[in-house]
Amino acid sequence: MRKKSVAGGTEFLELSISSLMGRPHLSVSENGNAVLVSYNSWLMKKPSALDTFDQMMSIAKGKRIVVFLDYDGTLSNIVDNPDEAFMTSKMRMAVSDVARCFPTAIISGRNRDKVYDFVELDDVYYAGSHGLDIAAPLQSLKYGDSKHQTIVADEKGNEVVLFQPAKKYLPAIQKIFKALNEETKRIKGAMVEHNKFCISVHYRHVHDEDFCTLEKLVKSVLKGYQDFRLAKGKKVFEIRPDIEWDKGHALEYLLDTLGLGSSTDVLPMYIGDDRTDEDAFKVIRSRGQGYPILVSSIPKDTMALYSLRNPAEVKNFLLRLVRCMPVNLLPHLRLLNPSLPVIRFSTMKPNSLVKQSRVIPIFSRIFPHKLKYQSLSKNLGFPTLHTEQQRQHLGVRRFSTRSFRGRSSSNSEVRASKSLIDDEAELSDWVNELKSDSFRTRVYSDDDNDSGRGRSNDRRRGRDERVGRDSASLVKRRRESDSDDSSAPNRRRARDSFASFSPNSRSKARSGSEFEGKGEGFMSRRRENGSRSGKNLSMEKRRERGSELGSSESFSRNSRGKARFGSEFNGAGRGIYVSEGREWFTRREEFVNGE
Ligand SMILES: O=P(O)(O)OC[C@H]1O[C@H](O[C@H]2O[C@H](CO)[C@@H](O)[C@H](O)[C@H]2O)[C@H](O)[C@@H](O)[C@@H]1O
Repeated sequence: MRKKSVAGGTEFLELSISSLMGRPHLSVSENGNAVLVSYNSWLMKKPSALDTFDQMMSIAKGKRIVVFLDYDGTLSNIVDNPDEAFMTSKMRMAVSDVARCFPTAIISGRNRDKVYDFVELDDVYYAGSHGLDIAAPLQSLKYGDSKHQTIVADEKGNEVVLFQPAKKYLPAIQKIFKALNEETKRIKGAMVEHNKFCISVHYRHVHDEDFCTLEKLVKSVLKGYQDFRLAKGKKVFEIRPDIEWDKGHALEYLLDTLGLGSSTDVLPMYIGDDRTDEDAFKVIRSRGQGYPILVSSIPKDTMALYSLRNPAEVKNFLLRLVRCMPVNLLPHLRLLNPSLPVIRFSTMKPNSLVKQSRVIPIFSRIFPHKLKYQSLSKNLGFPTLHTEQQRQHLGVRRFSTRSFRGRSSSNSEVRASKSLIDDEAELSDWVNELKSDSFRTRVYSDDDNDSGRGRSNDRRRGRDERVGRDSASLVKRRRESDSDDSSAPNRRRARDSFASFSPNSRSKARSGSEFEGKGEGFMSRRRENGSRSGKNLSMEKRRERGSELGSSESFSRNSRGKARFGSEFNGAGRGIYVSEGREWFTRREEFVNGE
């Protein structure tokens, strides 16, 4: 184990021996010495945002909170199939509530459309491709370079400003995507995901012995594209244009479009789990005000100042945040008092019609969400919801936010997929960051010197050995199993309950026209198929089939999802999820049953 040199300085890497609460973790410090740290002692440095919530909020009083959220690993658990990283309905409700109280943005490495498909909330700002593709209601003057900002109309005809600073790289991105698809074909388990302004090469399912070959292939493709950079996320290589723009810049841009860029009373909060989120943490720290919160179940080196263990804790944190708001701003209370204003954003989901590009003065339009700029309740003199402690102290009766929820709890309950960033997986990630020096070439983030491999071999190999190797026959079997409709009544029930309360369950068939070029992989291919009927199941339907149901349903949803995924993706020659086979399935079932 040795010191790891990374862009921007020396990194302090930590290796988890056990991430169980209170158990020690082996950490490697800058001087190369191994030290044992426990999660508890790490929490002293990066306190839980739940434990310190009251202090955080007392500092936030009088400040205008703006909430920024990462998607994968923050709002949804890390799962095997990137196409199935659904967020739970409870999480959706929490984000929705937060978004009605504070300006809220989701900044993801994914293609922006895809994030919207997962989240399905209209009153949230979306930034995809690690911030290289931002949709906001207003243009920024500070970043007012009109060649990067375009006004488009969303599906409801509202104007949306797209900020896309890497547009000129799109033709090269297409070429890289094609080359990566071609070159990595022979690596079993490799999957290339098109995220519009960046590309992800997933290796979660690649055999350890193939990893170095994959890495070399990726690097060799990139040799021809010196103006692109390579970074690493959770079992994924991330390739994007080498421009000075990241999630931190996206955060600043969004604050600016909100007219809050240089306000001194703004308190940005950013919750994220991955390395690219560190850029946003840094920005918040450099602003000297705000809450950078890392989602991690093991000790990690981070610029964040606070921590949450997993998406479940993120949800609890968001719910507590909502409870701090003045009662009359809480959305469900509109059910009691319909005269209260409905705070609604435009969809932020532009259609393909680019109207024109021009500068809009920031305050020339009505701010639909101006209520959100109110600071925390104490200064406003609104009645507030109290913390448990306050309630006891004041003898206030508990206010249940649940009773007013539109969504019923039982049938619509979403079971989160089992997180793959469990202790074991995280452990192996960090172990391998210590192990490898190979990941160096033009890797810009804090990952540049690790290949992140050699992870829990036994775990994956065991799984892979259990699965069949013949993808084609598995595709066939899976297709056959698609027609197994034993769970139809449950699915219908879930669909009905979902449809009845979801204001945003839009059954539109998106054009995918924002993808320049053609055939960019599984997401765009799915869209090209247009209608969401037949075998091309929509996110919505798959959610209905799986996540909204109980565990066994959720389980069969996964398998079908994989089958479909595999067959769609087979066009690109891989279909990694196909090779996962029923055995994994069974293992999950056992797990679910044993839960
Ligand atoms: O910025 P984020 O929203 O966190 O996106 C980062 C990457 O997330 C996705 O990959 C990760 O999540 C997958 C689903 O849980 C998981 O299978 C994969 O191993 C993770 O790396 C997404 O697929 C990538 O394109 C994003 O770059």
